[in-house]
Amino acid sequence: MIRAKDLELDVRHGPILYLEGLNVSFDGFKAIDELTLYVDAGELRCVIGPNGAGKTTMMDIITGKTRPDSGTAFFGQKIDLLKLSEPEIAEVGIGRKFQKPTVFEHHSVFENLELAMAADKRVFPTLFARLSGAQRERIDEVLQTIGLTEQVHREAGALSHGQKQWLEIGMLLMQDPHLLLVDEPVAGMTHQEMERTAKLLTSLAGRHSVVVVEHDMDFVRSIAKRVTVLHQGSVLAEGSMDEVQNDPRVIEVYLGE
Ligand SMILES: Nc1ncnc2c1ncn2[C@@H]1O[C@H](COP(=O)(O)OP(=O)(O)OP(=O)(O)O)[C@@H](O)[C@H]1O
Repeated sequence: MIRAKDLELDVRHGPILYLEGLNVSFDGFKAIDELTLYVDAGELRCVIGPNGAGKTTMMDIITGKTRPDSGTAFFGQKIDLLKLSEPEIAEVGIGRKFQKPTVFEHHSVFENLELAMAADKRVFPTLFARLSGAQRERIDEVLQTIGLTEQVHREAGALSHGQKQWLEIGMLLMQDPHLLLVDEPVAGMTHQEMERTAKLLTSLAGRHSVVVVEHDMDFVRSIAKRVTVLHQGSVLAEGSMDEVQNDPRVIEVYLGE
């Protein structure tokens, strides 16, 4: 039997994510309606849309939490996400950051990253004593990426809201995911924290592919290259921030909110 972690990610044709003709109904209500969307390897994609547009449901399909009624979802050319369980999808390299940070409050920043490295959480107690040089280096590298090097020994519970969010992104990075799904990263952040989050997410693109769902339009504008607008479960518009903001259909949908 082939195990999920042995599945080969094939992005030679460009896209890392292929969602095609997806449909999801909840009690007769169409939350996702013939949704087709592609994300390129290394891309930073923003997904916006009014409340109820289907953004969360789309993320749930990618991570295996919700199964579509029809359609296909491929990770690279070869990995059929609809055939994998939620843990298997994480194993092939898709990480998801939910809106609310869930760090281990009573552990230090360092320990949080260390814990995130262990796929099997039951090995916690034995892990601390024997970190390899490479593992320490990886932790240092992630600390730098998320800008928490100086906080390394602080208890996670004592961090600011923004710092907790960055730590959680760091915890995802410890698994070195190919694709990162990030749900409303700047909700509740100060302006300064938002600016740092923008830098962090843009720095991740290239090595990782990143899909950001966000309501804050100023933030989206500050990071966006390509923006997808969802409406009633399908793609209403796609393009640069300027293109989608000037699209009459998009303006109508947002004014009608
Ligand atoms: N488990 C469920 N059962 C019934 N209806 C659901 C379920 N999950 C989502 N829906 C409905 O599907 C629609 C799409 O929801 P979804 O959460 O994907 O939208 P969204 O774009 O993420 O919205 P928001 O920006 O408010 O988070 C909504 O009308 C929602 O009420």
